[in-house]
Amino acid sequence: MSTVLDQIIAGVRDDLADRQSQTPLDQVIAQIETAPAVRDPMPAFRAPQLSIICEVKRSSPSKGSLAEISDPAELALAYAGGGAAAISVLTEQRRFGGSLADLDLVRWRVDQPILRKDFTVEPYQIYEARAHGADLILLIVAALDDKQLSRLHQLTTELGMTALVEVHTPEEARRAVALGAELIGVNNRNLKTLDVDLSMFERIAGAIPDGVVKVAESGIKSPAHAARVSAAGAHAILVGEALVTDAHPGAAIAAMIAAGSINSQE
Ligand SMILES: O=C(O)c1ccccc1NCC(=O)[C@H](O)[C@H](O)COP(=O)(O)O
Repeated sequence: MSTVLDQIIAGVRDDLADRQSQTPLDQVIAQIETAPAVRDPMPAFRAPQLSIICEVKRSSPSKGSLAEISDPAELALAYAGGGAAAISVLTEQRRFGGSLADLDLVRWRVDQPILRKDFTVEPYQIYEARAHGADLILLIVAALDDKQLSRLHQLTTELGMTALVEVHTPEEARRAVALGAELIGVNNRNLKTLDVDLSMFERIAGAIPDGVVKVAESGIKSPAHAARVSAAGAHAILVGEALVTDAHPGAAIAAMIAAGSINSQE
């Protein structure tokens, strides 16, 4: 039986085929020449305080419509004002309501490193991300075999970008570490059931060695949640729903950073 992740990826592949037929790979590669320089997110993620990657997310398979977000750049500027270390822009269209146009709008107005948040299955998407000014891309270990993972990770590095390598189990964490990933995200959302459980990060973080930057992803809704995953070893958190549904996202970000940084200030 196909999982939600399988269904999302089937749609991603269809949309990808459309874009590839409209813009051949050599044209995308040529566009990289004029793209903004790559920003390195790692120094901010390695700073003593908890970092936040703030997500532009209109809708999701688990919750449906979350927020209209008529101007993604305005939202991203509010995130930056609150202290976001990086901005995540969902570019998947069918289930998340995102697009590469959102990425362009955010890139033009915001200086923070940008994560192109999509379901990466082909090198074309990584070239495309760089051509649109992204600094990070997402590689979901559950969606890729080791050969694909290695090829996509290597290409990301060759283009000067950073891969956020996402895991859901200790075995996937082992594969991400074997790949040499510097930035590993533990997604608290089970991509088969869509259930969210913050103890996922607590259980898997110990399988990721010191020196790797650990990101707790999904289901973080409050300063108390930020403090909880920080205490379990998170250097950064990835937050979407709680921010797009908050009337004052900048204040919400500042409160999460403060709560998650208490240990680092001692
Ligand atoms: O958000 C979903 O429902 C979802 C379903 C299936 C695959 C991925 C999904 N989300 C992608 C993400 O990783 C989240 O958008 C991100 O971690 C932020 O999560 P949240 O703060 O819970 O919005």
